[in-house]
Amino acid sequence: MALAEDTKPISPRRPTWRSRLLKLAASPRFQSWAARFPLTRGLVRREGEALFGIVQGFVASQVLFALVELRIPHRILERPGTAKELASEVGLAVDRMQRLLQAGAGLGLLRRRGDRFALSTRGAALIGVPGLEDMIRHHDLLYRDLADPVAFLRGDTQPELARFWPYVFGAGAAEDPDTARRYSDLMAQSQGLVAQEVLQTVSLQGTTRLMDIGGGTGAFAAAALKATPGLIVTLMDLPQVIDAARTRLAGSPVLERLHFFPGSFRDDPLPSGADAATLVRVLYDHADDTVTALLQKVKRALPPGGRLIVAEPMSGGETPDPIGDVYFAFYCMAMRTGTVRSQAEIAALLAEAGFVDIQTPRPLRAFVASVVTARVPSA
Ligand SMILES: CC(C)=CCC/C(C)=C/CC/C(C)=C/C=C/C(C)=C/C=C/C=C(C)/C=C/C=C(C)/C=C/C=C(C)/C=C/CC(C)(C)O
Ligand SMILES: C[S@@+](CC[C@H](N)C(=O)[O-])C[C@H]1O[C@@H](n2cnc3c(N)ncnc32)[C@H](O)[C@@H]1O
Repeated sequence: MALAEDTKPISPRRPTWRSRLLKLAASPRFQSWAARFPLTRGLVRREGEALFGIVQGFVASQVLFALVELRIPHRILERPGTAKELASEVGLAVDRMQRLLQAGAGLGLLRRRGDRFALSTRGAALIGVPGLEDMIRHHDLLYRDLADPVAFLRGDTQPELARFWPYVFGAGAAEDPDTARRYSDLMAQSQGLVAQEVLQTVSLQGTTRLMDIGGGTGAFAAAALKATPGLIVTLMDLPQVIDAARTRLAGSPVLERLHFFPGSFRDDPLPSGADAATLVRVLYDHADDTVTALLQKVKRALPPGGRLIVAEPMSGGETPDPIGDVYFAFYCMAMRTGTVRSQAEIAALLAEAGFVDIQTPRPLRAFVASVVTARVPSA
């Protein structure tokens, strides 16, 4: 009886140099020899440390969580502290605080000088990244969702993260103003860094009117207006988010050149009259069919030659990387509707929607955002 295609025994392949090498690396006897042999022991140590880094990833991020939650970096920013001093400030046993501080130093976030702990430059940088501490704090949801990663991958769990960002399920889901405010605060704080990244990667010189679709509470719009004299921006987002944007930007000088356009890009027309559009951290929240419909709509709303800029954290594609393909890929999976795409995948969706002159500039800081730009064909 013929075997079905997927139950056929795998025919033994001729070993290649690569497969021989992998078998050696997987052999405990070879490992123990290579750890002693002078020409290979450095490599064995580096590989072991790299592997250990992955093994302990969760523990390291829980240490980071505790440091942030107890505001240790803020407490020692100006004056190094001892375990005893910090323990009494936050109500922890001294020996536990000592362990936490020692762990923070082990991670390179703190520096130990005798029995005092100071911030390292990296620890100080953590305080300065807008929204990062709140991002770290909301990871409790993500880690709960990933507690059983196999069940999660099988789709047998009900991830909680999706409820934190309710807007992705459609305009109706974000009607509760408290919920809308919660996510828009975190989104707005983290948008500053993304705005910087986009404006460093692409120039808006020559653009007269920009629509920022799904622009949140307007941090990117404000940064674009500051960087580009004469530019006018229309900020489009769900009505509740636009209300939050009006509140957040009240009194700002950029208001003179900023228009608000409440609506849903799924159901309502896009603003007219823009010669460029931005989609900053919007596409990765949505499935391909929503993205395709949105891109087609953007193309119809722009004039011939009009430009579209897409910016968000992306997959490394053919060169997988830990930021796009581990953190953001699993984050988006926990969100349920979204997916991280590579520059090439976004370029393909843009081409399918009829955009041309698609550019994929090399990202400056891929952990903040990568960019893809495209144009509507000239008439
Ligand atoms: C020698 C001495 C003492 C001093 C000289 C040293 C000196 C001056 C060094 C420079 C130090 C410096 C300025 C460092 C700067 C470091 C920076 C800017 C680091 C930035 C790090 C940014 C990070 C880690 C960003 C993380 C972002 C995250 C985790 C974002 C998550 C976003 C999510 C989950 C969004 C979700 C949205 C949704 C729902 C998917 O749509
Ligand atoms: C991840 S946030 C990005 C916000 C902002 N561009 C940023 O980078 O911080 C996605 C934004 O898309 C908006 N959005 C989601 N669905 C939408 C829809 N149907 N119409 C308009 N905006 C929508 C959300 O309200 C949210 O502000």
